Amino acid sequence: MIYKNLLLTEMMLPIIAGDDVKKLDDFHMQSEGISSVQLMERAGKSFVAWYEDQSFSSVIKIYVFVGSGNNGGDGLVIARLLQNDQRAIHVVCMEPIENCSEDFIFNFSRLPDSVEVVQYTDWPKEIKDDSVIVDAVLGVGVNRPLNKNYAELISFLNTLSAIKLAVDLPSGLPADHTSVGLVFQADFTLTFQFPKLSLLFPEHAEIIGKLVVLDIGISESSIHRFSQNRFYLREIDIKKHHKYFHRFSHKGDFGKVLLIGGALGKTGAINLAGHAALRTGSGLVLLAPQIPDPYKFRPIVPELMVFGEKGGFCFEEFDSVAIGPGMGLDVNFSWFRGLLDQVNLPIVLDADGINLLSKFPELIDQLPVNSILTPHFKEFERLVGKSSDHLERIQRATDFATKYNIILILKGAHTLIAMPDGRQIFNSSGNQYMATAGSGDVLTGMIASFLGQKYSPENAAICGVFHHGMAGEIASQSKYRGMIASDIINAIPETFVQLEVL
Ligand SMILES: NC(=O)C1=CN([C@@H]2O[C@H](COP(=O)(O)OP(=O)(O)OC[C@H]3O[C@@H](n4cnc5c(N)ncnc54)[C@H](OP(=O)(O)O)[C@@H]3O)[C@@H](O)[C@H]2O)[C@@H](O)CC1
Ligand SMILES: Nc1ncnc2c1ncn2[C@@H]1O[C@H](COP(=O)(O)OP(=O)(O)O)[C@@H](O)[C@H]1O
Ligand SMILES: [K+]
Repeated sequence: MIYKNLLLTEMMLPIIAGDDVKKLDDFHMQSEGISSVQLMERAGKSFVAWYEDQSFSSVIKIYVFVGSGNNGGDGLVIARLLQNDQRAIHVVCMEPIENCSEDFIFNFSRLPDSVEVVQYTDWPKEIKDDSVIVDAVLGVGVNRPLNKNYAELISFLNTLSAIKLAVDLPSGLPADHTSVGLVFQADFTLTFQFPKLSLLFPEHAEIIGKLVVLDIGISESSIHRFSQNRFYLREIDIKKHHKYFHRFSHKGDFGKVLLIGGALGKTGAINLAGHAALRTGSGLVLLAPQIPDPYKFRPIVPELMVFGEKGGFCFEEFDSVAIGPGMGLDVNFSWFRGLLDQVNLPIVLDADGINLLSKFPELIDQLPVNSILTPHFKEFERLVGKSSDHLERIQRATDFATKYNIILILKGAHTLIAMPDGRQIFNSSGNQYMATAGSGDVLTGMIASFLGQKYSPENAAICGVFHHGMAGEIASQSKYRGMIASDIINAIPETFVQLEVL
């Protein structure tokens, strides 16, 4: 498939299918002239470099469980590199050595005598809580349900309170789809080079723990050869999606934004969106609360203006329009259709704006091309129906975006940006503390702000989603679970500072 904006996403890290990882390794080794054991050594080294930086690196008992393939081989490199006089390293092999991969056998021969090695069948099954467990049993090569020994081991490890680290993937987890069986439950998953798709699925939240992507030196140009339509959005991608303003820029260049929503009892939603738009850089922000007397409405900050004129909106006056935060569903069909009829620029549609589309699906076709919809899972379900799992959900998001030529932002951990040309971009920023009332309204305001600053809809979506997650991370550093949506807004300026987008 040819992507319209390939040059920009070319720079983003692709998410490769599990089956292609071997081909990628082979290609990379050939083009760089390195061997598979060298690549395995790099994988082990990157793991150990990360490990030595952790607070638990002083733990003296480490158990490394190794399967018969190259994931097990990685585990052997890790065991060798972790070995020192202060630590007792135990390796537990799931299979007889002669049944294991070539690179496994090579690394097995390199284990120092000080590392204790036992077969699973001879293992006393004793692990104290103050130990570290390294799971190098199965990685992307898992190809069938776990047999008895593997299932028994993983069930046992899952009962322990020791610190649990998964190498590349928690054992038993398929790389590209939802798990249906038993999987190792990690506290940290250290995955090589790029996140495997299944590591981004909410179904696996309890399995993955904290996700860390370790660079093992495979060049991005090699990875791009195997890329399909999935990408992982990281901090290094963001700068080039921004535009910059010169010394003579005036308020108009920064855009005039209109936010329609805020029914009685929910005016906070447009307040939050409006404040977020200002903090994202908008020149002027007008709120159009859907209440009987808009001029009685008090914006949260004096910089926000209120649109209360009777007789409808004059959309030509605005550089961007967002509809939905706190709007309620108590609006009539012809009013809503009238809104969509009149706007002739891409809009942002959120919350009740989306719920109204679910109520009046005949209006979906009227969305201006490249409009941006930002549903959370429930709103998305109302729009397209129930999905059996996240894999199906992201496919439906893509189908919807391509069918209607819009950008669909499916919100949650690792928010998906589904582009109209079929690309799926998964966000890396953000954390669980963002799951707080109004945090979606903040995102709406940010995206509307970038649109108003004349960013392309694609860039507005990418920058909005990433900065929003990053602001959440910054604010939560001091607030944790006490973070509220306004804290996210207050952290927006700092995201520009940290990304050097000034
Ligand atoms: N660029 C990268 O990402 C790099 C990747 N590297 C690493 O390589 C890993 C992939 O290695 P891999 O291909 O050897 O597969 P892996 O996961 O070890 O498992 C295959 C073995 O398990 C077996 N097996 C399968 N299912 C089973 C089951 N249910 N129960 C029991 N056994 C089962 C299967 O048996 P078979 O089907 O052959 O009978 C085979 O022996 C990857 O995850 C990463 O850690 C790095 O070293 C370098 C760079
Ligand atoms: N665990 C999480 N990790 C990252 N981002 C999250 C997480 N939980 C929620 N978010 C983000 O917070 C926002 C919540 O939006 P939404 O559900 O619409 O909230 P509200 O309706 O209260 O405004 C989304 O942008 C979502 O991506
Ligand atoms: K593993």
